[in-house]
Amino acid sequence: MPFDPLPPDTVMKTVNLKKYYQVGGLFAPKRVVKAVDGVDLSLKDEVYCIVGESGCGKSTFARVVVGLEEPTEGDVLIRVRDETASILKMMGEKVKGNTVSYKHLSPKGKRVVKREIQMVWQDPYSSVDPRMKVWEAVAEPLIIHKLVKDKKEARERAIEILKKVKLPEDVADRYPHQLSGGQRQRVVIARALSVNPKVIVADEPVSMLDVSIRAEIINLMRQLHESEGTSMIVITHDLSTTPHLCDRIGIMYLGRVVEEGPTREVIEDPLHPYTKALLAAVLEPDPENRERELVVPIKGEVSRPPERGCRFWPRCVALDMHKELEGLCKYEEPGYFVKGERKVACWLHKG
Ligand SMILES: Nc1ncnc2c1ncn2[C@@H]1O[C@H](COP(=O)(O)OP(=O)(O)OP(=O)(O)O)[C@@H](O)[C@H]1O
Repeated sequence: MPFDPLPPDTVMKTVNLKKYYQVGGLFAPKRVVKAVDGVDLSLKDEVYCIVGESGCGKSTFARVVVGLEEPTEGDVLIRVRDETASILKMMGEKVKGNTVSYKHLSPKGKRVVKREIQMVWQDPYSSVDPRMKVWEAVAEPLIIHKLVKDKKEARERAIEILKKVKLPEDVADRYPHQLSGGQRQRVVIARALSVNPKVIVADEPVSMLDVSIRAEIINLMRQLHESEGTSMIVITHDLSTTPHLCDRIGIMYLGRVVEEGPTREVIEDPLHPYTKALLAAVLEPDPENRERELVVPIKGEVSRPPERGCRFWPRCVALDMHKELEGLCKYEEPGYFVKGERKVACWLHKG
């Protein structure tokens, strides 16, 4: 299938992205886990958060988007910088107005595109080689992508980038074990930033850090988005981190984005019963609003999606109050109902 260039305001797009795993075997029945099940996400010049419970497919989505795993179906389109586009064209790769498609790239082409989409992992302790000095860890991607001519330039560039993530110069010659968790995560972010990528995908970037330093890292990521013009996809299970960080959020449930919209609108006026349940689970700091916590419960735990219908119906309390929708919810998967910048996959909003 051919691909169209991305619209001017779009940096990256996933098209009906799916990742299925075959599990079971010798002692357990074989079955298919639909970890990512048809995600269409358009990333603009923004920070976009993907929020969902453990097991909903967030990390799998991240791995496929950065090219670490092949999708089962669908595609990832990304707008690359002029420089990368020229290199790819010289290599004979298909580039349309700076847009490339994973499906149409050779393995060599994919390696070049990796420069444009970098990953920040959850665990700052295992993300940096303990034998490398900090500056070497930050400079390594520059060397891999041949963006510096010698060691001296690599070190100078690494020190510049360490400044951007607000680490003092003397950190450059230390080893990762000599740094705190927060400092290490800054090093991981610096490493991702070093090659000036179009997109950074961060998988739970603060969940392993002390609560006291999470806000610092979140603020840093927000500042870097603004100063460096790098779009970000941030994956989190914690809705409370999103208002300070993200322009838009997508709520993921069992492999699918069930609601999407500007952060404030989704948080102040959630449409999907699952979003309401996630919000209810966040401790409300204002005592005046505390009762909101109890308003929307949820049934059971994340499990497999039902054979048919909306994937959320077995846990949906809204369905108990809208029995008239049972014929739809239990038998037909809802498409997206779009209202302005918001979209929701729930029959309650069919209009
Ligand atoms: N390599 C794999 N083989 C088989 N199943 C997998 C594999 N990777 C992920 N899964 C399954 O896919 C589903 C989604 O997993 P994933 O790790 O993407 O979820 P998640 O939302 O990131 O959860 P967490 O926050 O706990 O990491 C889970 O049911 C998981 O068991």
